[in-house]
Amino acid sequence: MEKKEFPQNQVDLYQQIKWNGWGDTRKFLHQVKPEGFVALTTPSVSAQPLPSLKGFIKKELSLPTDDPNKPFELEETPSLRIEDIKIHAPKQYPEFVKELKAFFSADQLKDDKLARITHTFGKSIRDLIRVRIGLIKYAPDLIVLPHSHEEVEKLVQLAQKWNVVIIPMGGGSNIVGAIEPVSDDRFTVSIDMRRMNKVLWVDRKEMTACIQVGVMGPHLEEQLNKQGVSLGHDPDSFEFSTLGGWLATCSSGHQSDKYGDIEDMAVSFRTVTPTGTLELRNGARAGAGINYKHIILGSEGTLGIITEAVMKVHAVPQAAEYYGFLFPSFNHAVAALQQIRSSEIIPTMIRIYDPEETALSFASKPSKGPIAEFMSAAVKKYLHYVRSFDFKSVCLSIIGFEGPKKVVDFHRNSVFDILSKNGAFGLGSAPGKTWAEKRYDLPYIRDFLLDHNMWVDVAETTVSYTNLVPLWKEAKQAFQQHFRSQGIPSWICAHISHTYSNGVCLYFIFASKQNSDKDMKQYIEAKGLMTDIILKYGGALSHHHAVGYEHVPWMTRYVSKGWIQVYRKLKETFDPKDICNPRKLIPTIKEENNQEPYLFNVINIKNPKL
Ligand SMILES: Cc1cc2nc3c(=O)[nH]c(=O)nc-3n(C[C@H](O)[C@H](O)[C@H](O)COP(=O)(O)OP(=O)(O)OC[C@H]3O[C@@H](n4cnc5c(N)ncnc54)[C@H](O)[C@@H]3O)c2cc1C
Repeated sequence: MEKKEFPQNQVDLYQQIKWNGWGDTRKFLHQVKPEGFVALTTPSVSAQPLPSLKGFIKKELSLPTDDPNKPFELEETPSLRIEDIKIHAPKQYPEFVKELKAFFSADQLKDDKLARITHTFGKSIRDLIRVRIGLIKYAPDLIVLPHSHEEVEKLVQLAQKWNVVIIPMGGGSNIVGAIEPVSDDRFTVSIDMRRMNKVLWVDRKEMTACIQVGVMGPHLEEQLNKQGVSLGHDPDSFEFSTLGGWLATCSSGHQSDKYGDIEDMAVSFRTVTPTGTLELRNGARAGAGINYKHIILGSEGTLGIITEAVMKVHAVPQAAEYYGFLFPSFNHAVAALQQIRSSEIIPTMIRIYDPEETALSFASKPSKGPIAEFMSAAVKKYLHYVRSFDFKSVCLSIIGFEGPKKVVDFHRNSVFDILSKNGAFGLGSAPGKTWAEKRYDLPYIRDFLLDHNMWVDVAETTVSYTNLVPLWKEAKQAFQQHFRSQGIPSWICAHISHTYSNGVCLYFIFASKQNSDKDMKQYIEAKGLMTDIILKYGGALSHHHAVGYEHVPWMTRYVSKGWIQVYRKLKETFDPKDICNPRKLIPTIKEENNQEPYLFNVINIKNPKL
């Protein structure tokens, strides 16, 4: 096999993104001193003030014992510097590495500290807390960066021969512990897929494209758009996640109401397993037995490595229009949503923020943003006195339409009709524009909170329309009560992010203050509480965040025993030595029988201090 050199002037993506936080190293929130307000710096704008954010944090996350008359100071809890982090030396496996070197060039094999740290964790709150304090138990011993399907085949063959653990990594953006090595009993390789980033062909007649799956969102769309098409998959993590990760975790994007979730877009893909490569046929549909693609979709690298995928694409939309609305309450918004869904005229996106997330949305806007203008005193007065809106229960909604202009016009008019019948107040297209521009900013707030002795996390599910409001109410009440009864400040909000004819994705965001040595304990308590309530209401264990090992403890409650046995047989067939991303997705037999603790509980119990 011919070795392909990586162009000398290119830098690998793991060197360009934050090792201890989210996203672009040039984008972050910080306090501007001495004034003390919070600002957002991006590659194009330096220190753009977010004037209301600090006041919002003070209101929601002050301790009950804090003196309200004292100036509110954010306590600084910075991350360690990478130079101060110690990790175990990589294991040596000369026989395996010698054979590897016959097929891969030196620059495709990395075992330096930055490479190993950036391939250890995903981006969950636990991951960030641990990496910031240098709590790294098992880092991969080697990172391999393949360029082609054939190279992945070779690598997997060698791993099988030498009993080496292989963990595929795309953007590393998962928040469930999906790429973390969980033991040091075998030599562990992280397979960084991001050099496999090309669109191989586009077929405009069938409207499909064949794509190397290590491509990140923006680079993928850039290549497709040049040929007049788009995939239309736009998760919040779009900028820093890959097609392979999306397929392997059953991901879902903002516009899934129109374009579908990732499984609806996938036609076929190639998967390299330790016992051989699995191919799928292309074609619009087949009814010849089990749909085999669903065995690999969502398998999180536990059965093999996806290398190339044929995906459905669509024409770059002629029109894309996004609008903001205010509803008097969450119940009004849900009623409107149900009527829209049953009208069968479905917008590209319907996002509904509950009152608390509406307040966050306004609080995190720059000073003279369009939403701020719309929320001028006059509008507020009108809504209050004429429309009887109570601002404590107001809900913001962003609704989008994409496609040919005539279709967009028709859909917009039909949907607006339903919205106004349900008491919605139109804010025009400015909030939609702001949403589109700012939609990738929210995760940067999380780093800021960690820098200042607070934490924030999320839980999401698919829930039926019947259980939507009861789940929303109970989860919020239980979360608040749990923390407040211990004197710990807490804040929780939710939004509806994806809609279906028989339910929605309900997405909670919750935050609290770090409590000296109890930060991990609080997180586990919150996660446990939220997941139990979600399952009580028949919700999905996850709508789009996958399983990793964080959701494994709930798996036997969530799926029938028979399916777990089917999966174990598949694993034995494709991966008899259990080298592919071990201990993810389903419990081991010992975990299931309480003969060994779940990984999630074990690692967390230590409660490290920041
Ligand atoms: C701020 C933030 C926002 C997010 N928003 C969304 C959202 O809106 N929608 C959503 O769906 N998710 C979201 N996520 C979760 C995450 O981005 C998704 O799970 C995403 O699909 C992961 O892609 P990745 O390329 O980063 O995969 P990674 O995190 O690198 O890997 C995820 C899993 O897939 C496996 N894997 C990766 N590549 C391959 C491959 N080629 N073959 C086989 N297995 C592979 C890995 O082994 C691992 O098990 C968000 C995460 C964050 C941190």
